[in-house]
Amino acid sequence: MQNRLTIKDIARLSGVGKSTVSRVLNNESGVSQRTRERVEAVMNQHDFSPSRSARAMRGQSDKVVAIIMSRLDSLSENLAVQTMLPAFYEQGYDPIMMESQFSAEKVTEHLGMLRRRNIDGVVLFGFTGISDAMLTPWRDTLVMLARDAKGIASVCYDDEGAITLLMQALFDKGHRHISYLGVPHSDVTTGKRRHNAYLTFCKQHKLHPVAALPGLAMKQGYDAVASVTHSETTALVCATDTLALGASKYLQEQRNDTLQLASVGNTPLMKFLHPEIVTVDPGYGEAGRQAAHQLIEQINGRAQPQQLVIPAALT
Ligand SMILES: O=P(O)(O)OC[C@H]1O[C@H](O[C@H]2O[C@H](CO)[C@@H](O)[C@H](O)[C@H]2O)[C@H](O)[C@@H](O)[C@@H]1O
Repeated sequence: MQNRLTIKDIARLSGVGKSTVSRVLNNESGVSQRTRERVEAVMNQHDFSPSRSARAMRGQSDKVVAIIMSRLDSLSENLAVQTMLPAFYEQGYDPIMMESQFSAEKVTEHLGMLRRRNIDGVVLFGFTGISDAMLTPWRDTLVMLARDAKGIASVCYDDEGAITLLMQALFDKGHRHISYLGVPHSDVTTGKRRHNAYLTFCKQHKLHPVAALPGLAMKQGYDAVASVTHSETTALVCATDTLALGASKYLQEQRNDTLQLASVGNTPLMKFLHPEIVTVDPGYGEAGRQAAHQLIEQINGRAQPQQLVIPAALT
């Protein structure tokens, strides 16, 4: 049944114009929710997706992949995207960028639209809340970054390893009062796994843990430093570079230049502004390269889904 109908047919059956159908297909604004649902229902009913040849005739690429970031302004995700793009271009794929804002509903909407547009494949920056059911239909043509899921290709970071490397480096330098600034456990990777690795290290080395888990935002790092630093604290481990940037601003304002900061990220911004901060590189660039490679191989039937973990490295 697929592709027998044209956009004109869908427009006629939905009682709208061709441009409205096109807006629905492209997820553009200017269409009421009711109309959008009616057009989508007709498309679903007829298993409609615009044909690749139609796209090619309109001068659009016949090889298209989507990259669904969680936040377009994320330093870490941008580092991964920066290595992904050349890999796709080299193989003739046109990438389109989308954003989820950590909303599972948004991901569902995006995936639905991408399915209707007959897209070749998807790189999805995963997060807590993405269910297996959402991903199963994409088993062959989706690679998830930063999270894994059963049967789905993924490229993850070594969250525990990254924190352990930082803690060991600080411990070896003689620090015995190391506090921690992180992310709530509702975020399983950056939150729970990194914090648990901190707690485990403290337990194994008989250190007293002092931690706050404010969130991912720079301002949250800035606001939380006071609650985890005391007169005896000599070092502060931050779960992300962004938190460390917030913390460093606070420490600068307090004229505190003795506390040793450490963070997971090794982003160019951090290295430029604060070369003195001890960082661990989780391998964002490598993850982007591997994700693009894996997706291209799967699209072309040369690889099965596999789950990769990029090792972290002290810089
Ligand atoms: O401040 P950022 O540069 O954005 O880095 C913070 C962390 O971002 C990433 O984790 C977050 O997004 C992931 C999807 O990309 C999601 O799975 C995770 O739950 C979020 O915490 C990145 O994976 C981390 O390494 C960064 O530290």
